[in-house]
Amino acid sequence: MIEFRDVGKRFADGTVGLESLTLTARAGEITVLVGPSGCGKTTSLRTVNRMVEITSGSVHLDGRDVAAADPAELRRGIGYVIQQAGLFPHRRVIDNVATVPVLQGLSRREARARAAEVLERVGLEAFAQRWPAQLSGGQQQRVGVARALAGDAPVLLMDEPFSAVDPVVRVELQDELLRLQADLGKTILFVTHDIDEAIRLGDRVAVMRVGGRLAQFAPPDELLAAPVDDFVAGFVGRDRGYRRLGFVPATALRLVDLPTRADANGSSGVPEEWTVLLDGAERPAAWLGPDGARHDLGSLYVTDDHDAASDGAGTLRGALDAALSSPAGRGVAVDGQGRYRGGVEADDVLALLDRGRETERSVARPGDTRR
Ligand SMILES: Nc1ncnc2c1ncn2[C@@H]1O[C@H](COP(=O)(O)OP(=O)(O)OP(=O)(O)O)[C@@H](O)[C@H]1O
Repeated sequence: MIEFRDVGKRFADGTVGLESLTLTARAGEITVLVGPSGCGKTTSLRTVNRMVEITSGSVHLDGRDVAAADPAELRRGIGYVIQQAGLFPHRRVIDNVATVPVLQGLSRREARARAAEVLERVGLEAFAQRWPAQLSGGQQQRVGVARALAGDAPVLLMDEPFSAVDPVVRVELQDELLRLQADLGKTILFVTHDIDEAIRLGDRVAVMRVGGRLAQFAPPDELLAAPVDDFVAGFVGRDRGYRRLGFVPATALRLVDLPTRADANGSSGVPEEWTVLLDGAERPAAWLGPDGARHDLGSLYVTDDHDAASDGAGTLRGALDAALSSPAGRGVAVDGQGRYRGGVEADDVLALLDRGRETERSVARPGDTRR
């Protein structure tokens, strides 16, 4: 757990980097700091490993004031990933990754074994013997993340680690981080200026404003549903209502029965209604339209894929997207193994949303002006 208690930082030239920042990054969670350029994100991050010394307040790591720790020892317990990966150009990938365990006291041999393990985990074992210059930007970033993970540090500071790569690779890196984090459960403090990245990765998101002040600290769902003021509302963006659907589980959504047919018999007659063709394992293969032609299924709504919440599966967003992207006007629902479960209708999703709004209104406390 990382606690900022009333932390202030005034630089030598008088610039205020942080003004009484108070927030707690919980153990085992990803806490994201997001905000416009110059709002103090990097400064906050660096107070944790004392690359920046604060001028008021205190920072605590698992209850210990970092000011009382030896900086070198403190940093050995904290992984640090920066934008340009920060790899040593004259060391092969495997030795780059082995650096941290060596610093932590493992023999070179043990450290290399550990590095090989981590490279395998992030799918980079084939690159172990390459030099950093022989990797793409995205691969270098992955090595940077692997290097941070190779240490046993339970705490990871990540400063815009994915901002130098193209949007497609960036989403891949985000997925990879979420997958690794599901296994590792580290305490991660992550800095970005990209609100979409913040919402995708953060268990909790701190929106900061220039002057090093905290505007709002909340789980992504709450940030989208109830921004505290115009600054936060503007920052989280215009389509926040739609994006929030990605955080609402579709547990109460009713599935409808759709006409189905074995794919093997697909060509035996033109159906009256849109019909789902199923393969031998009960998995949807295509729509058969009333025109007698096969059509693409559109995106599928996965009913019980709990790991995929960030992709909207199992959420109202996943359900609505399936309904809207289907040529049949109704979406196809499958289980985690891809087997046919039923159909989803956009109207049902919208009705659920209406019901949700009514419940929220009835539980909103008098005087609570945020909703
Ligand atoms: N060493 C320094 N001396 C003086 N001012 C500094 C120093 N380091 C940072 N600052 C100032 O402190 C403020 C916060 O900087 P910081 O780098 O934390 O912002 P940031 O939110 O990470 O910005 P960005 O998204 O642009 O990286 C800025 O106004 C910056 O100019």
